[in-house]
Amino acid sequence: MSDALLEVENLQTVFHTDKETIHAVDGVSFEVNAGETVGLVGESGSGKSVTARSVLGLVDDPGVIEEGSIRFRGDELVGGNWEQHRGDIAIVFQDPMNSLNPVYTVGNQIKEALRIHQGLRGSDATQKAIELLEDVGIPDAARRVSEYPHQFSGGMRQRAVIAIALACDPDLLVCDEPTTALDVTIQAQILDLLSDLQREEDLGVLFITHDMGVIEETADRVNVMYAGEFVESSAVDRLFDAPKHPYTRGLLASIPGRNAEGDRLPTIEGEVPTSTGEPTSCRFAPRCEYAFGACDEVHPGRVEVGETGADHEVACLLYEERFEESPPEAGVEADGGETA
Ligand SMILES: Nc1ncnc2c1ncn2[C@@H]1O[C@H](COP(=O)(O)OP(=O)(O)OP(=O)(O)O)[C@@H](O)[C@H]1O
Ligand code: NI
Repeated sequence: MSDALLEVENLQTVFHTDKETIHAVDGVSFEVNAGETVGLVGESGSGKSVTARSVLGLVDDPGVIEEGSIRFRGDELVGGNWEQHRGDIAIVFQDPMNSLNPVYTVGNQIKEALRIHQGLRGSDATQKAIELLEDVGIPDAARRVSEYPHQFSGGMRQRAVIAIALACDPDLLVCDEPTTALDVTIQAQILDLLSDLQREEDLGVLFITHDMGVIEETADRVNVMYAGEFVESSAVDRLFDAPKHPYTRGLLASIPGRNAEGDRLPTIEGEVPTSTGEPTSCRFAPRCEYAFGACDEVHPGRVEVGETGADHEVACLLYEERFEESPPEAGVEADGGETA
């Protein structure tokens, strides 16, 4: 047995709609250890949030986890065991206003979580709520504990949401675009706060974002998601130094500051397709400038790349030995390389 906090194996979450079956998450596997931040990055519609909700047992109707395993500290959750680990896994969403109840004070919402998850009540709970607000960097916490969400700024609200998550005393924190709705300065502050808390509490973090720049700052390991699948997974340094999948390279090229001065930021043309049915080709092929004949006929499996033990995997036919195309090193190094 491994000592992973969270082990996800071949997760398949589908939505059965009247028209079709959408494979929003189509066979992903990953682990999160205590004290580790695992990033999940990809464009809108790639399946990041459905992955997050699956981990928490919060997939909405008509969605269902059709296959695979999600284990928390070795306990299987798929099949309905989430209740037993409620509070061990907490989630922070993008929009703090949706996570907060406007009619209760911030303090009461923290105290509710403290009552359910830690059995604290009365003045003990109030005291702990104030401490949590202090921990997440809210000034004058003793006064603000009795304010309502609308009296908080956007950044302060997200801090309050993080305080509520911490009131559950979680081991694993799932962050689904926690800073996307915030301006850049506030975003940096919230990222700092999350990394401090993670260090202090030895939290495992699953961090979801569409922003490669944020991934570079937060993640230890990265999974690049496209149309329900992980197309590339590796340690964050490797992924930025030696990205393999054309999609990863495209995402990296669109980070401001990584290209020659004055260059227009390249974008990947087109959008993420909806995955219906069994894949019979590479789902990225229609947008891929390196696609060749077989990409329309073969669904790529995951292969190890780089030296042995690097734990770097990619799902792209360019890296499968049976196809003798050479990987697009030359063409991509020119614009994907570091600029000092
Ligand atoms: N309630 C639903 N009913 C039907 N399909 C859904 C539902 N929720 C999600 N999906 C499908 O799952 C796909 C992935 O959605 P998801 O929200 O996980 O994307 P995402 O990567 O989080 O995107 P974003 O960056 O926009 O948040 C969607 O494109 C859609 O096809
Ligand atoms: Ni999302």
